[in-house]
Amino acid sequence: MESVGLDQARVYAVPMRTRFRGITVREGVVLPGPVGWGEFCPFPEYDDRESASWLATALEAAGRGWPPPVRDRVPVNCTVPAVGPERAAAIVAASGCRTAKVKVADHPDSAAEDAERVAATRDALGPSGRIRVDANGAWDVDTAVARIRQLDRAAGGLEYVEQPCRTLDELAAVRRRVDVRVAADESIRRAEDPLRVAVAGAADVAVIKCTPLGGVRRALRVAEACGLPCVVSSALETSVGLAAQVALAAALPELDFACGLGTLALFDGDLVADGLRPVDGELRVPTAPPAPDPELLAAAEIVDDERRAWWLDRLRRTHAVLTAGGGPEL
Ligand SMILES: O=C(O)CCC(=O)c1ccccc1C(=O)O
Ligand SMILES: [Mg+2]
Repeated sequence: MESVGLDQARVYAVPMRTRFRGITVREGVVLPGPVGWGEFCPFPEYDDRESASWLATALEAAGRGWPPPVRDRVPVNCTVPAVGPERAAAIVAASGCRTAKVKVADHPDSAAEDAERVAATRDALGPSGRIRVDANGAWDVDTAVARIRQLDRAAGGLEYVEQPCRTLDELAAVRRRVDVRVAADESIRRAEDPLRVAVAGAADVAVIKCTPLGGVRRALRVAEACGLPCVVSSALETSVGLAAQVALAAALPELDFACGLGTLALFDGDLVADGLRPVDGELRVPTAPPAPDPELLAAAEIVDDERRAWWLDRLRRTHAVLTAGGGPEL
């Protein structure tokens, strides 16, 4: 791992097509190692300690590689940001996916807009498609119960609701009161110790992301510890980092749901020439980890000295946290 060249790190910025989770431009760092390239892209507000596991993921990709796949294709969902119904329908139709994940609860008065977005998604998908919604922990229990029932009707049936409330206790309470399955996302990836979250009583589905969890191997252990069916979902990586997530989805012993790995469609650009875009709702598992295309990387590279320095300093500090053992238990 130490042979991974932090000094060869390249800082990139890729614009998003639509604002997503407050992000309009996705930034991060890619770095080469003896095995391939890794991507370090913790969200800007995350501290060095939380970022340490994101760096571990990049170092695994660059210095060690991933466990072997058990499948060569991964079904994915398209992701519908908090957009109007026409945009939502267009995104679904263009994706070729049979499952759509719709962002809801973007702001406190979103109920009517959410229902319209979900209904438009159903129209575009047809009756056999699956719809899941993600509230990113925005609701209290009573609000969640009311909104889930309303959205379940608007969707003509929801596959599951992802992180309706913030805490595990709240998820458990919601789960007792609605018929829709509950999935845990932030409750796992932002837990103090993701290997020891008692998620089984609080959720029906576990959303697992190797990028914030410290790599494919650690995410596989978290998946096993959860004891629930898993969905692998992106943290908005370029194809360099997305490849690790696909490797995780490909290595999971069981995969019963479409994964949230169609997120390149949210980007206006990429670092890899033949990026990880789904065809007919499926991603092909790459046989070798993708390397950035020199021209695309050069075009995406951040030239602003201050911003570059901010990322490189963050990388150095986070590496210090990781090597000092002050980060998560890996
Ligand atoms: O799961 C998907 O379809 C896309 C990924 C996604 O929604 C996401 C991407 C970045 C940060 C958080 C989330 C989330 O699931 O909440
Ligand atoms: Mg989520």
